[in-house]
Amino acid sequence: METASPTPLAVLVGIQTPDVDDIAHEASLEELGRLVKTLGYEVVGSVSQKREGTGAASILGAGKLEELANITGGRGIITPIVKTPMTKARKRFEGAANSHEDIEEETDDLRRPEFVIVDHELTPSQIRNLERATGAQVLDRTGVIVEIFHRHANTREAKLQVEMARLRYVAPRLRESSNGGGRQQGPGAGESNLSLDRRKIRDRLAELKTQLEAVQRDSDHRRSARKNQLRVALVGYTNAGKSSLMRALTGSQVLVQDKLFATLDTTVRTLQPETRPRILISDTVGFIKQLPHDLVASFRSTLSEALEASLLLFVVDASDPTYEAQLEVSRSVLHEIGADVVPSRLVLNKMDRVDEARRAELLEKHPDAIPLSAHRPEDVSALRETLIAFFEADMVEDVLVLPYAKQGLIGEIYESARVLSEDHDETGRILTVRGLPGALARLKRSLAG
Ligand SMILES: Nc1nc2c(ncn2[C@@H]2O[C@H](COP(=O)(O)OP(=O)(O)OP(=O)(O)O)[C@@H](O)[C@H]2O)c(=O)[nH]1
Ligand SMILES: [Mg+2]
Repeated sequence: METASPTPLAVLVGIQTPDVDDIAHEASLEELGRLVKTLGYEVVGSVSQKREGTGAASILGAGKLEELANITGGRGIITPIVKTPMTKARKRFEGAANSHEDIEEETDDLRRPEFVIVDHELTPSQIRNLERATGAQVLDRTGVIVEIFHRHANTREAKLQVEMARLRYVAPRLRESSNGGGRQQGPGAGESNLSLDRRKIRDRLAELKTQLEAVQRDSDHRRSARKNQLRVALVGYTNAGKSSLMRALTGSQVLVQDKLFATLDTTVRTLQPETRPRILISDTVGFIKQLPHDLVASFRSTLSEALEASLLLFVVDASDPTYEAQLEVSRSVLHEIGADVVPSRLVLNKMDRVDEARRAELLEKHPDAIPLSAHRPEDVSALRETLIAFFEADMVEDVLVLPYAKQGLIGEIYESARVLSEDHDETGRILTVRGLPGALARLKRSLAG
């Protein structure tokens, strides 16, 4: 496997289509570089080309292909499939060390990049063509993202979802090269994948689906227990600072890293200092440009936390020159999963990195946004007040009667409403409370039932 070499080396490939300007193109390649780094590879260079589209059988033109092959040590031409010699890296990668084919001799002191990583989704045949010309293992953006999710998923639910997305990504690529008996795709693909044919993949997917449904019934149960609670979800592009805000607002130790996709699972914590009723904050998985569709679907359930929130805090890194494109991506993913109906507020994060002129410009463009820095405690307390005010505006006052026989419900009352005053008569405790209408209605039902 690739762990045999110290750090795998990779070259990036970007195609700039006419609809993409220079800044966006560079930002996209830079982002790909960070993704590749998250995967544990070292980026040693990149090759860019302006082309009309990304649909050609060879993603790069002949000249650029040669330039790339010069870096990777390939021949620069798309050789016929049967003649493809396997590099050592690919041998290792495909776990086919006992193959009878000749291994092309590689000089290990001159380390060539073992991976070519393309900033677009490629068809299986584009991948094969590029592999033949470069002698390197080719991954596309989708493959990289799926692989990151695969390596970093923590909870059982996330693991199941990612394995499903990964099998769906691998399946068509296996099919097209199956005359060799099915081969492994994607770095670190589990050994068991090597021999999986499509039927086995289908069976495995069905099995995963059943397991996932069981896990999801559990989490649905936990979620419904949180119904009518005051819920805020932090959503937005990867690396925008959602987990940093989560930490600052809740005092929890969620993972914060200058890394794409540091968070893959939803975490729910209580806003601190605690309010009455308490406000719950969820930290969620970040979005990214060209998030593979299967992953969007897979993460619908992880993100259903967000769907059930009363308020979405839409976090953006305001110091990023491409923040608007990131905002757009986040909006469209939320739309895709149906979360665009939830009320939301834009949070312009990392304002500590923005100068005065830029700040004024941003505020003019987004007059309703909340500008802040997750690193400034005073900004975080102001955000806390904003959240409290948001819920307070919808709260109403009411009177609840708690019969002496139902004293056990007092905890529930304190959890979902604020008790303003308390009296008692022969029937029980009489509480004047303030809370959201839905929560009060539910409490009344429990008290009556
Ligand atoms: N200067 C500055 N850096 C920040 C701020 N907020 C977050 N960061 C940094 O941005 C990086 C990413 O922060 P995270 O909180 O992990 O971002 P995230 O949105 O949770 O990212 P993912 O989990 O990958 O989706 C970290 O290095 C943080 O320290 C801020 O307000 N100012
Ligand atoms: Mg995070």
